[in-house]
Amino acid sequence: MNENEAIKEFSKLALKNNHIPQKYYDKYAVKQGLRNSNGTGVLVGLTDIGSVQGYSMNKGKKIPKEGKLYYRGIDIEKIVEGFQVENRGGYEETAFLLLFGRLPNKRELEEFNELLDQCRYLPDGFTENMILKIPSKDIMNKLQRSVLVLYSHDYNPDSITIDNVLRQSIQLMARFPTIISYGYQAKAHYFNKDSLFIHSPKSRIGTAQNILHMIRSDNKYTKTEAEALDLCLVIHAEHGGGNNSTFATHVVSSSGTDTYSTMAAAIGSLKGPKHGGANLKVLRMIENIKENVPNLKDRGQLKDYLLKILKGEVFNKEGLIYGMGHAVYTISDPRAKLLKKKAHKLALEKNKMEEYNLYSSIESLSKELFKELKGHDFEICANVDLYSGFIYEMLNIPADLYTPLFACARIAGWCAHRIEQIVSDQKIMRPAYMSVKENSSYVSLYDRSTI
Ligand SMILES: CC(=O)SCCNC(=O)CCNC(=O)[C@H](O)C(C)(C)COP(=O)(O)OP(=O)(O)OC[C@H]1O[C@@H](n2cnc3c(N)ncnc32)[C@H](O)[C@@H]1OP(=O)(O)O
Ligand SMILES: O=C([O-])CC(=O)C(=O)O
Repeated sequence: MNENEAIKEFSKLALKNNHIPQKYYDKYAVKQGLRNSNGTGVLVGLTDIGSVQGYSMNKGKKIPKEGKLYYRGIDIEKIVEGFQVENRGGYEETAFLLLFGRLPNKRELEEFNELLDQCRYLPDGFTENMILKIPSKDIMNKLQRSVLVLYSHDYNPDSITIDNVLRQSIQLMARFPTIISYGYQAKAHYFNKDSLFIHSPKSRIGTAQNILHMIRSDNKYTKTEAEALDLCLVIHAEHGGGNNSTFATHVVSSSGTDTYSTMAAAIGSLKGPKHGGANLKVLRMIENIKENVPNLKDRGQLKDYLLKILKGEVFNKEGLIYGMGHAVYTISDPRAKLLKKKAHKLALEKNKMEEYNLYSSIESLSKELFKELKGHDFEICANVDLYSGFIYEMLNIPADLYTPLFACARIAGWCAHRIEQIVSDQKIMRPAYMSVKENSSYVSLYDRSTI
């Protein structure tokens, strides 16, 4: 047998012998997806960092409500309004708030910004040896591997004292934008044959501005573009302890391991298409819809196609409408509302209203379809990933960077949760898996059946 044939054969065996029938999950009341039978999440921790509110409870039943998100007790909508009114960016103060538990005063914010600026550079030789010599087609993969290599450049990688973890956290927060920007340049050059340029990070401009500065050949960006990207970073920075990548951060941190291993695990989780990777899937889904729906303004045609997506007949045949649905939010995701507003503003400026209307129709038609399929009480909403990619597209940011940008923002939340876990809860996470396999005897190699 050649390699392919062998893998095909062994796959059949793997498929056959790894199937646990649903009846066992029901019999032992397993909380699949760590979800209670009423759809709420199983309570596994406490946090002061982020609060995600999507329903209220009445007699054990979920009652849908408009979504709310709080960072350290402050409504995200108020945070956004606060820095927008003052006509400045908000990502750095948001990261400060998440890490340290309160908003910074002017001096503290300046010091924090200076610290980030000092840490944006990569270690000597890192860009050449780690990024350019071994480029990756996937920038999340590049980011993950770079984080693991940074362990080797750290003079004290394993200590989990808070000052050490904080130093590592701030360094990583500052370096993520540099890594993804250079990782993208390497990909564009070695795989797409584009010209190669590496721009050094710049001080006193901010995180969003640095990203635009490093990914554009002419370093140029407008204030509107920087504001839009900064808003995306603020909105993606944190989402409670239960989202998949932050929960991974908690699980891995609880073993006492180092910051680099933990962040690499979180990046791996975020890359998944049901989590942060959904922003890229939304783009692919929109491309597919554009190719297959003759008249995009015809709501009937669009709805029919969305139904086919849900039935798993078209697109990637997985049956998911990406950018829709959420484990907590029901009627609305406050972040999607903020991003939709920003997308509308940009679309008007950039003459992209037809495309904006397509996204908006997908949102409203999906809601209609889910009600028709699952009952009038079923509430589903656009999540943060529906409009984010569209905003990036209008900023001319390449699709390769959509999910890495999410990581650049969410690292603030991950680090805050890691510190909270280390300070407040030192118990190693170790839930139970019940074996449903009957015991059997070891059979000598010579006595085993050959079929
Ligand atoms: C940053 C983020 O992570 S935001 C989420 C990004 N992910 C996506 O956009 C991918 C598409 N969405 C989804 O896959 C889901 O909505 C998730 C993974 C986000 C949440 O899933 P769940 O927690 O299982 O949602 P929930 O329990 O409310 O789902 C109820 C039902 O609706 C289905 N459903 C939910 N969203 C979708 C969707 N977008 N497309 C098709 N079916 C969906 C679920 O499969 C489930 O069906 P079932 O009752 O037959 O099992
Ligand atoms: O909370 C979740 O499950 C997913 C999510 O929206 C996020 O992490 O931003």
